[in-house]
Amino acid sequence: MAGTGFYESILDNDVFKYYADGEWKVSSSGKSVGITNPSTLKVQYKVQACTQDEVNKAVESAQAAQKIWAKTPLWKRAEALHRFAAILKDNKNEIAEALVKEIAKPHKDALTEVVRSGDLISYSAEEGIRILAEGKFLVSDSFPGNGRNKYCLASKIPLGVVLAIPPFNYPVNLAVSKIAPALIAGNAVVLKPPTQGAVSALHMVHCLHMAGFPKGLVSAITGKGSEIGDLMTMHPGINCISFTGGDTGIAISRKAGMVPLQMELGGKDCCLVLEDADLELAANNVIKGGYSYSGQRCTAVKVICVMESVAEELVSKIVQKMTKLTVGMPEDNCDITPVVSQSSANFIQGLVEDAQAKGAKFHQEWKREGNLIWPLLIDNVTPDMRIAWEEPFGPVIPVIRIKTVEEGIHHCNANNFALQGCVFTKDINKAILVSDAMESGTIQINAAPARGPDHFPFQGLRDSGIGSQGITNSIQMMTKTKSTVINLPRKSYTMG
Ligand SMILES: NC(=O)C1=CN([C@@H]2O[C@H](COP(=O)(O)OP(=O)(O)OC[C@H]3O[C@@H](n4cnc5c(N)ncnc54)[C@H](OP(=O)(O)O)[C@@H]3O)[C@@H](O)[C@H]2O)C=CC1
Ligand SMILES: O=C(O)[C@H](O)COP(=O)(O)O
Repeated sequence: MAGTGFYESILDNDVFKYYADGEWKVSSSGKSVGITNPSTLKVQYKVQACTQDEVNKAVESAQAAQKIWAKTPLWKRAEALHRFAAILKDNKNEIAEALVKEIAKPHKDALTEVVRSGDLISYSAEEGIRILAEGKFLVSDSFPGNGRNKYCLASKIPLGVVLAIPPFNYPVNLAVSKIAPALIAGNAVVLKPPTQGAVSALHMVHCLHMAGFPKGLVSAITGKGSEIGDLMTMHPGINCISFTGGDTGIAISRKAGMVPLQMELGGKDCCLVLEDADLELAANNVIKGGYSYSGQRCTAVKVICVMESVAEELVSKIVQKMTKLTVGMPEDNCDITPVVSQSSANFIQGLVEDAQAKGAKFHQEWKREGNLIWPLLIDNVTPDMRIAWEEPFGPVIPVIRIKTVEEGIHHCNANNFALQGCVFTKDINKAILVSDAMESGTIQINAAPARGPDHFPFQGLRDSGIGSQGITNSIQMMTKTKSTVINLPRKSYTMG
């Protein structure tokens, strides 16, 4: 049960506490935020609605703790992260249960998210040792007009306080994907968990707490993003913002000050199927890549552009495989579970009705019960339909039949989103040429889009993001360079 046993200290009656100064606390606001279970539509959990003063105090504590943490030997920082990872994996069941109840993630996928997060934390510790143990040594005479009388030592130093804002669909994994790189790089972290997913995130933070990090180094401030978000993203004590979510990120990037931004936003991942594709492979990847977690992944297949000569065969394979998808509750490990909120379900329904009104072909009947939407493949989609361009974040996939490969590439590149895409073809030369022409952050060849494995560079172009994630790139962007120049009294050359 969430908030029991190992986790009992994080719950105060029926409201989960927030975490600051190394302690679990009750907000002075006396208010809480309810978290609705997407499956039951009833309030499942409550978290603290923190105040402006509590935000300010968390940032101040982070600034103080970061000074100590930056002087902590790198190997000790890595050791603390390995302890965090082990505790997280050892106590994954309650976190998985919280994921099931607050974001309707199928139980098996919820467990996977927690284990994957432990692995991400450990890899961040190891990668941080590799990256941050090295600096750069430059000599002056490599630049015209200079003799060898200056040595420059360049090293990576922490930014200070990183504000981590993860989204509802991976409230643990996309939190630690920010926290672990920030910590190994010597930063402090203020975490603003997504409201829908906050309890899972707080359980994860308790594992971090039990790993014995300095008090105040990490805090978890709960409350609606719409109420305390601006206060946090515009706070003068924040030195970096790492955000994953929707176009809220675009608004944040316009408000944030002179701080490095790492943004991973929406996607309209295009699946381009060429005439020589392995259609069985393509169909299997559409099923796994398009409908898992009910399509609520930024890397989900969001539109299929298939050459019309093979479209009938591909569509019939996908339709047939869709009949195997189980629809129901996350507790029963169904493939398709309720989407995260009524507003999300209404948005998806709006896109479907627009397509229907404009003449799209439906291979399944539209069916919705509460937030539960049965999977749809919508065919003969045309550019005038909203679903050709917008991100449903649900179990509905549009099919556009194309006459030329260029038509598919154009559709991919004409979208404001540019996160990932994929191309299915047996010709490796064609795959590379098409991949190069698709202007997205990542193109998968002969597989569905995916962020993992978590050490791969992961980035969105255009409206899909700023900067690059993946463990190595996250560590890099959460540091800055410091140069130390040694000026010798005269030129000196190392003799052979
Ligand atoms: N790229 C990705 O992986 C994801 C993309 N999305 C896209 O975003 C859409 C909406 O999903 P959702 O999770 O609601 O995404 P949001 O962008 O609304 O929320 C993402 C995070 O930002 C927080 N937030 C909200 N408003 C502010 C603010 N003003 N300042 C600072 N933080 C804020 C949210 O907190 P709170 O929950 O309290 O509002 C949450 O933690 C999806 O339909 C999908 O299109 C969603 C999830 C993941
Ligand atoms: O933002 C998301 O939805 C995730 O980055 C997707 O991660 P995944 O490809 O590993 O599911």
